[in-house]
Formats: sequence, C-alpha cells, structure tokens
Amino acid sequence: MLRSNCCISIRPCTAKQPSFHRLHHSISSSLSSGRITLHGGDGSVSSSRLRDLVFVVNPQGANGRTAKEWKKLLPYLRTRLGKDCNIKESLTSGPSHAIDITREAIRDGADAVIAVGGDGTLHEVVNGFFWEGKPVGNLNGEANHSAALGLIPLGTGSDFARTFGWKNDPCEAVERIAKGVRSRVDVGVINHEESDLHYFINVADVHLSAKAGFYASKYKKFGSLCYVIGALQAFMGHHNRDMRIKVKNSQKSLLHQSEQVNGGEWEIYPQVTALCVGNAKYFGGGMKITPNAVPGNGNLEVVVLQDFKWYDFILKLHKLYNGTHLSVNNVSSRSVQSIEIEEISESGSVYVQSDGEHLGFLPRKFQPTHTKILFKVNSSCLIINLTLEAKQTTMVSSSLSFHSIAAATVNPIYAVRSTFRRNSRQYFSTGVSCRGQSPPTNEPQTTTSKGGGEPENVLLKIAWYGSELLGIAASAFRSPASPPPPTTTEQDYEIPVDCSGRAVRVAVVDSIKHDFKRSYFVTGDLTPAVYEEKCEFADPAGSFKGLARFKRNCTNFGSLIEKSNMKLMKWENFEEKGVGHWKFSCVMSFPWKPILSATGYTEYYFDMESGKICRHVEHWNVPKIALFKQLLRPSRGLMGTTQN
Ligand SMILES: Nc1ncnc2c1ncn2[C@@H]1O[C@H](COP(=O)(O)OP(=O)(O)OP(=O)(O)O)[C@@H](O)[C@H]1O
Repeated sequence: MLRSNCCISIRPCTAKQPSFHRLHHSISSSLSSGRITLHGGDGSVSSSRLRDLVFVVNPQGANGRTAKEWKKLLPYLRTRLGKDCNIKESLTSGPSHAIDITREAIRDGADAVIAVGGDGTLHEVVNGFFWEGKPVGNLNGEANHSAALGLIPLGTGSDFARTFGWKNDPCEAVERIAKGVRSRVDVGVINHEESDLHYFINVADVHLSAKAGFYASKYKKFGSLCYVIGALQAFMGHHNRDMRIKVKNSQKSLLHQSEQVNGGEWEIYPQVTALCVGNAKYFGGGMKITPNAVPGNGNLEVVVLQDFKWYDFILKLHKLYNGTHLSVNNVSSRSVQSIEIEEISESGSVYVQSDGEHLGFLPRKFQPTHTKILFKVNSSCLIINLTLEAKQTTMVSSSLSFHSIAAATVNPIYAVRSTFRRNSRQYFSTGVSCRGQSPPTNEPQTTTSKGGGEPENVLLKIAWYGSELLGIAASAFRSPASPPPPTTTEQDYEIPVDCSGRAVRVAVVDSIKHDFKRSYFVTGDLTPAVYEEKCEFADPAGSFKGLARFKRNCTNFGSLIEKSNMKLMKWENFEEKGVGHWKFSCVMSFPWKPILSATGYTEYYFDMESGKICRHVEHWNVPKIALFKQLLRPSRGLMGTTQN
C-alpha cells in the first residue's frame, strides 16, 4: 500500500454560514381548509385552490413490499387528504425515473413531491429537486412558489426516517403529512469530476461501508439480511487506505472536545477503513453512524474509522448500532461544512455511495461547487421546502467534496399563484383529484411494517441471520465423507389421537422430551408428527414458519459445533402451552474453539384443533452481548460433553 507525505491541518471557517433554526411552520390550516390562497401582484386575494401532492412510488422498493403497502394505503390516503388536495400517483418504471418525475412535477407547479419507498427513492426525489446545480423552479414563473418534499418511508432500511424516529408505518406518515408541520433540512452536495452535482440527504460514505452498501443492494430480496451479506462480501479483499482530507469551517472536534483552528489544508488520515459524512444519523439498516448529525444545522458530521480489522467490527458492532462508537480508539468525528477527500494511492478502488446508492469510485480530480440552497423540512412529516438562495462558488481541488447546503431565508411556500397543469404524461391513471371521491371505508388497510427498530433488535437480527447464513455456508463446505444427518424412525412416527382427532397432549410432550435427549438443537432431530407443518419458530431476533427450515437451521448449526450438551431441566404444563427449561453448552469448531454456554426456555404452543405444536418460541437467559463475548473467547477445547 502506498503511503505518502502528509500534513494535517484544519482552517477555521471564514465564510459566513447562515445560522439555522429548526422551523416549525404550521400549515395545518392550509391543509385542513384544503385551500391555498393565491395573492395577486397587488396583494389582493384572487382565488384559492387545492394543494397538489405528487406521490412518487417505487413499486420495487423493499423487494416489492412498497407496491403492496401503497396499494393498501391509497384508499386511506384519499379519504384523509383527498378533500384538501389533488393526489397524484406516479409509479417509477426503473432506476432514476423518480428524478425525472420529480423535476416534471415541480415544473408543473406541484406543492409537494412525496417519496414513497426507501432511501434510494428519497435520494432520487431529492436529486429531482435540482437541475444543473440549481433548484428546479416551476414553469409558471412564480417567485414565491417552491415545492416541498415529503416521505412515506417504505423501504428495506429506511434509514433517513430513523433520525426523526419515524417507523415504516405509512398511516403514521399520512398523519404527519396531514398535520403539515414543516422545518428545514440541509442537503449535501457531492462534486465529482466529469459528472453532475449529486445531492444526498442522509449519509454519504466512502470505502468499506460504501462497498458493503454496493453489495447489499444486490441482495435486497433477503430484506435486512442484505446488509449482513453485503458486509461479509465487502470484507473480501478489503484493504484500508491512506486518505487525504480537507475540511472547511469545522468548528469542534467532537472526539477531542477542542476547537479547530485550521481549515482548508490537507490532512492525512492513514489506514482509513471507512469515512462517513452524515447529514442525518443512520445508515446500513439502522447503524447510528453519525450520531451527532442534525439535518438542519448547516453542518455535516464526518466520522472516520481507521485501521479497523474484521474482528473490530464484530467486537464493536453493537457500538456502531447504538452510536457509542465515537469513544472507540481509531474513530474520530468532527462537524464540518465541507470536506474534500482524496485517496493517496489513487488505486481507484475506493467505493463511494450516497444515501445507500452506489456513486462510483473515489476519483482523482474534482471540481467542487458550493451552492447555497434553502431546504425547509417538515420535522414531523418531512416536507422540505426548497428555495434557491445563492449559488456557485467554485474551487478546484483534486478530491471528492461533500458540502452541506444551507441558507437562511424562508419562503412562504403556500403563497402560490400557479394552477397545476394536469396533462403531465408521467401521472398514471389515479393521478386525478380525489375530491369527492373518497372510498367508502375510512379505515386504513395497511399493516405496520418492520423498520426503525431498536438498534439491539437489529443487532439480534444480524446475529440470527448471520448464524443462519454461516450454518448454510458451513453445510455447503461439509465434507462429503461427513456422516449425513441422522435419520430416525421418528420420521414415520404417528402421534396417537383422541376421539376428536386431536393429538394426545401427553404423547406430544413425550416426543418433545425425547427430542431434547437427541440434542435437536444441533442435530435437527425433531419428531415431525407433533408439529404443524406451518409451525412458527421464533426467538427475540426474528421468526419464520416451517419445520423444514428450522430443522435445516439446527443441522447447519450442528455443523459448526464439535461437541455439545443439551439437557431439559424442567417441564411445565399450561392449558395452551408447555414450557421446557433447558441448559445448553457446546464447543464451536472455530480455530479458537470458543465455548458457548447458556440456559433458556422454549414455549411450545398447541393448536386447539390438531393438538400439535403451532408455535415454538425460544428464549435465552444469557444477554446477547455475553453470548457474543463467549463466541470470541478462545478455549483449549476441553469440555467433558457428549460427542455430537
Ligand atoms: N420500477 C423500478 N424497478 C426497479 N428498480 C427501481 C424502480 N424504481 C426505482 N428503482 C430503484 O430501486 C432502488 C431501491 O429503491 P428503494 O430505496 O425505494 O428501496 P429499498 O432499497 O428497498 O430501501 P432502502 O434504500 O431504504 O434500503 C433505487 O435505487 C431505485 O433506483
């Protein structure tokens, strides 16, 4: 790896940065009345009209779930907002289409463009607010009119929404839109030689995290598991790289609690693993990577991870999720207004992504452009009002630069003069005024989706999916000479039934006890006859249905284990369920032979009709972190246990 001379310095900001206040302009009156008052040039009130809301829907978001949720949401949306707004729906036909839709909608005078999907869709809609470095204006020449940005988070990660504490709950999002409270957010701009300016609203990052994001996008069909697979793949062939950065208007090193006195000079950051520039706090499906970022304060938070090894991520993963990683060695953070980044060796292999979208590789030359633009965002519903404030300060350097864009003035966004043109080609069939067309039902048909969950939950999910994946991988590499999973006569066992055809409870419980004796955790040896075919298997990290998958997971887990011991300590009977308290220990077959040891209990719920097990819920008494630590602790491989 190439290292070159370096100097580290930061110049204090001399440029005036407009001060930012979070604005909460209530527009609920506009929304509830459904009317926007239009003022004539002499200030006279001329007429009023309904607000035009354009919903840009990515039907492929969250592996197709966005389309399903949207279909269910639309009737409710019309009921809730249709009285006051023209609701237009526009489905994207492929990548980047949302950019064009947004531009055209704004040119046509839309009052708000609302992204429906994940961060990728939001990212495209944000980029649609700009054209050649300037905010797009409507073609009616209304100086005071500027479109707002909204969000119904329905993606896989939906990380931007997490900063505001919003869940992937479309009904909640509609309520936020209906309330209409607005505040402003900044938008970052990325300059890249030979390409247009690129805007981001959440987090832009380079190197390992960006590479992981690149791979994760290929596995979205696996839901949040895509981030685990992406990260594993990104580690292959990864090398930390020396980088040079130049920041501007940095105020305070958050890590060292000191004021920066220099700015605008190059600093060397050796062995950078990842560098993240946050306008908001979360990325990668819930990692609180830039925990001090505030989307409306005019600054970006830069977090640099240096010299991380793969095991550092395992050891510190929970800190990355809960945002406490800034206290870790080799992690630094600072607040900046702009940053330029250069890879010293110019390998051209350093990935860049913004808002989870792959942008290319760290280039060698850039021409940053500073554009001051005003964004006001609805802090609760994310309606961003965008107004051009100032533009074009050009500086030349050989780096990638991220700017926070901000401005001080606020335009009243509902003093609009235009009428919304209704002939846009891009509005699909439902793009009509919903006034008076409310569906008969007022009840939302949507289901609440997972998302915006607790960091610990995400960690658990990763552990769950990770172990499942590891098990699958291990089973794939299992030697053909290895003995096949034990086959048992239990496959053919028929459970006795009572006169109403229901499985006899005592026989079911006996079978469960028998399965414990055969260490079903690691052998997958379960008695199929006592389980419903679609039995649900759950633990605090997740759940799925189907005995076959559970058996496969157990068998695969077994292939990672050298020795194990499982004991049913106590059994309790209740009317609708039985509870088995167990003790489990094993030696993993990793080179450092870690020993896992835990107690826990499993609840077996019985189906009232068939008498078979319909839910199998596992609880581990050991904290997850303790399990993680056990996994990393080497042993001598000595354990007086039953051979698996
Ligand atoms: N009609 C479409 N067909 C295929 N891809 C599309 C289509 N419309 C948009 N896309 C692309 O889908 C990608 C992902 O979309 P989106 O971000 O909404 O969902 P997600 O990836 O599941 O969520 P998140 O980004 O929050 O993890 C975007 O990069 C976008 O370019």
